[in-house]
Amino acid sequence: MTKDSGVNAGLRLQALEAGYGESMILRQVTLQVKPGQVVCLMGRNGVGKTTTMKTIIGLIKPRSGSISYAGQDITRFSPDLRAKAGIGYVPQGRDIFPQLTIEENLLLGLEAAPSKLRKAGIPDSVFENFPILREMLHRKGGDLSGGQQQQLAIARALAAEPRLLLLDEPMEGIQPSIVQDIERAIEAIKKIGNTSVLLVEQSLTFATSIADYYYVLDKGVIVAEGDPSQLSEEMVRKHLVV
Ligand SMILES: Nc1ncnc2c1ncn2[C@@H]1O[C@H](COP(=O)(O)OP(=O)(O)OP(=O)(O)O)[C@@H](O)[C@H]1O
Repeated sequence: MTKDSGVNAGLRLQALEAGYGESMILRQVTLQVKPGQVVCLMGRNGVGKTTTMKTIIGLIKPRSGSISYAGQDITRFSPDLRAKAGIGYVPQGRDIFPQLTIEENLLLGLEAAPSKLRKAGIPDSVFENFPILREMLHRKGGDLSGGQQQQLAIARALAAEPRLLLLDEPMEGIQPSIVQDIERAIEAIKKIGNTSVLLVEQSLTFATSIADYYYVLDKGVIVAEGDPSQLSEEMVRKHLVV
């Protein structure tokens, strides 16, 4: 084992620069998610949080900088290869297939997994986290409430048993009772410890209750990072409160 292998076993973005066409959005973004950690990426609307997620999963090609995951440089990997390497992604909004059943949605999620896992079928842990999905297995995704669709979107990513889960604002626009279900699911994932989570989240309460580490992004630059319990009021006023 090399000296660095422990440090680099999780996800590491190093001086990442990315954007759309001529406009540069992310500037020298360096961040790390260590194995088993829940890391929260915070910041106001439009500062580049979703752009960061899309660059990690490979939907946006960085102009410079690098992304390493599980000890490999994945900067040039296709999104498909990143998924196969164990990175799951739940985009902002409830991006499920409304015409397919819950089971079919979950089976599609499983397609991202390596073949050994695919053969084993949808893991029980998915239903342990979201029991409602077992009850509604043969209903169409479109029949679910907004919050249940978000649960399905997370469950679909979990079906492939990712080692790193990227969650982009999973609580946005969701009723409080389901927010609790989703919080519980993230807590359960953290407790099991096999999957680390990078979470885009605006709720400070949630970030401070569950995250091991936070980063604050402002205009594409990481302006603060640390232990969430140490987030100062000044930091919150300056970079987080609208
Ligand atoms: N497809 C695109 N083409 C051009 N510009 C884009 C595109 N998507 C996002 N942007 C711009 O990039 C910047 C960062 O957007 P991004 O969605 O990453 O922000 P965010 O922090 O996730 O905000 P929000 O919480 O509103 O989703 C914004 O100025 C946005 O207008």
